[in-house]
Amino acid sequence: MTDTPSSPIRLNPDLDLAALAGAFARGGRLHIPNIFAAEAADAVAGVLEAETRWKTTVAAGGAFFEMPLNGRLAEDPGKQSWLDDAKVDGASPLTQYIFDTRRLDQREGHEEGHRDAADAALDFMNSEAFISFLRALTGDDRVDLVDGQASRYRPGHVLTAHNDVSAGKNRLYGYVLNMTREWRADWGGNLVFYGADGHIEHGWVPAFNALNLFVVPTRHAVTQVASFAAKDRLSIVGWVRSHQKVGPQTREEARQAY
Ligand SMILES: O=C(O)CCC(=O)C(=O)O
Ligand SMILES: [Fe+2]
Repeated sequence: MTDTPSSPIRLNPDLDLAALAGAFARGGRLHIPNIFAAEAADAVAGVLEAETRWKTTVAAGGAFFEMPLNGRLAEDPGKQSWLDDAKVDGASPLTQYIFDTRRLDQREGHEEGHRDAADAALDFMNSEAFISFLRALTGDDRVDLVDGQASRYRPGHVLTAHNDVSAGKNRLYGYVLNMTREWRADWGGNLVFYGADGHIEHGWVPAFNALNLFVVPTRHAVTQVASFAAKDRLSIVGWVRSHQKVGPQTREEARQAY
């Protein structure tokens, strides 16, 4: 844990932690509107809106690669066709995805001047204040750290059904901090939770400065962003993790469990 007194990021002081904890205990997942103070959310959104150093990550239709971008195109123009050809195989039962990511650098090993408000958000999520908030919210003392990256889903981007289990990562909860200022359900990019009967049990439309939190494992997906979406879906996304062992520790254990 780090202590970041000078961080531009802070929680919205008006959150009702007791009420939120009750709601999380009832459902195993929770959507918290206005998680950060307004100026903190603005700062993070501003960084993600202006970001040009995204990489497209692809695991779709048998293709697996990560492609550095310059804006919305391949940095190496000779490889643009890789992006243009990337397609989910709709008949495959495997988890597939196409979306853009940007790493978030945590304090250690990185010079202060090279870090921006998105990096600071991940730092803040590992601060004493936020880890205590998560422990109280979930009633789970195993919470020790938060990992994360920025994500950008453009029209056509998608993440098909999965349960977030990853051997040895000790993931307790998945989270998404949506950072697009306005979004419409019609634009897709909705975070949906699938029930055992194959129907959609619940879904959340990306909402600016809202934190979505859900227990691992939970089967969920990000629906494809529509071709006509007028904006990109910007988020910080990752997992709340423990130093203790949680869930499967080897690939073999994970295969047997799920
Ligand atoms: O972006 C989201 O809403 C969820 C992303 C997700 O489920 C994941 O990255 O594992
Ligand atoms: Fe996920």
